Amino acid sequence: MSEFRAFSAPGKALLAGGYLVLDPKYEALVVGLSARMHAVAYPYDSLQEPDSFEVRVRSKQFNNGEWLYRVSPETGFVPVSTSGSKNPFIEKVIANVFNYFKPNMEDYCSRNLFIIDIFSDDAYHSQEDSVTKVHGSRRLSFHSHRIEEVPKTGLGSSAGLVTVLTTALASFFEPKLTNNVEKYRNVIHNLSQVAHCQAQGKIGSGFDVAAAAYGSIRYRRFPPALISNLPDLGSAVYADELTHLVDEVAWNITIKSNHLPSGLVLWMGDIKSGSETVKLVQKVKKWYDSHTPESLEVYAELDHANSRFMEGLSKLDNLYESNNDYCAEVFESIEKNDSTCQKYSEITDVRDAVATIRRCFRKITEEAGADIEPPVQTKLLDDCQTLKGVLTCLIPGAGGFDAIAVIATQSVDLRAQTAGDERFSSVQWLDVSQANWGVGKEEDPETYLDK
Ligand SMILES: Nc1ncnc2c1ncn2[C@@H]1O[C@H](COP(=O)(O)OP(=O)(O)OP(=O)(O)O)[C@@H](O)[C@H]1O
Ligand SMILES: C[C@@](O)(CCOP(=O)(O)O)CC(=O)O
Repeated sequence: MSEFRAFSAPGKALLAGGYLVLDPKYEALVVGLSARMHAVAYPYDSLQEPDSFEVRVRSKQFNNGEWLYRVSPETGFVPVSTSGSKNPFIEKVIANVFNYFKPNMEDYCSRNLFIIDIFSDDAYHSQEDSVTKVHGSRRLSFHSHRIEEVPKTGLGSSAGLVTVLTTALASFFEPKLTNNVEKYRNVIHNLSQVAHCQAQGKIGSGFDVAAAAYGSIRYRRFPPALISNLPDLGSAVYADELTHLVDEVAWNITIKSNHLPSGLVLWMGDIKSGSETVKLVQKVKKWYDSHTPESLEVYAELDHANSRFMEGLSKLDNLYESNNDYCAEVFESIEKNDSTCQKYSEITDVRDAVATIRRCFRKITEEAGADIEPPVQTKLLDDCQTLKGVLTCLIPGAGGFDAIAVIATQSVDLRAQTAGDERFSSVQWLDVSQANWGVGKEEDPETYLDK
């Protein structure tokens, strides 16, 4: 592939299944977000030295946002940084894409320099200390700090980066990929899961990479051993083992396309406070292991409530598609968010399920000492629940202090409704909503190019 091409991958919000999704027994609901990570691949260029490849990844929105890596067949495509700065996510993508495609130098001797630009939409990061500039024909935020120093909003920038960079890098080796990402989606997903786990140094559930690859889905994880059993990068058998895992092994993963009800919108509130997902996961696991069989019962109750939540959303989606008089009554009731809501099981079923989920998470918060739904978030969610147009609200993902998710009717404007209301002073509503499609080609790559 020799012309400019661009791809993007969505962010994520885990709405049901936090913690349980680490166990393949349980299904989760993760929604793709309109905030996307973008990658622009330039035509091949040539290095002076013909015995290796150089991959230059530039993230111009951030200070020192450029990473140069050299790889060669002789060294098992182990990336060597030639720019001084390292980015583990970029490094592992390079390592795995090259080990999967195993290019030989003769085929690429005059086209062994690959240049890729990365862009991230505003919602992924705090906009403090940034300026908005027109780049190409896009308005982007440019930060005065390094990417690692810019506060993030937890929308899955690393999963989106890994997935979209895997796609862009693979497009240098597979010419047909650019115009048919769908055909290579599973390969992109599998390579991205491997790279993301290796870069993070841990094997999470992978829901975030699955959402970046496939969009809004119901998700059940793959067995961690698939990735932990891979040999060390650089070993003589790594490339073959990786290719076997990506192309031939059954991952036993569940990825079912899903979406929020058409008549409803997802609002993400950023609370400008951090959460330590790794520490939360450790505390919950310790609690789970030390409180059996009660903890198993709590998980069973959570799983049942998660299923009722997902089913309730599907029922509302079907109702909205019916577009009949009863549908209008139900959605008007959500708009009013008054006592009439009690009349409609389509509303009460969802709210009861979320109430159970929240109650179970508060129980774990208390018993495990893990701030999944700490009291300050309980108060905020209870206040959100009273707002006009709100169907339900919850703490996404691992929970903590940094975010809330609200599902509301299309016409509601939570910014206007909460402006000046002290109860919501800690909330910054992100300019993001649900977007159901996964990684894909962008139709207008020239819009990313600074003239
Ligand atoms: N635009 C970018 N350019 C280069 N690297 C990026 C970019 N965005 C994210 N990254 C990499 O991803 C890292 C952040 O990933 P991390 O897993 O900590 O948070 P996240 O994926 O944004 O959110 P969360 O995992 O909490 O949902 C950054 O430190 C950087 O290494
Ligand atoms: C706690 C966990 O189940 C979800 C974490 O979600 P988030 O990173 O807070 O969006 C961890 C995982 O699934 O890898």
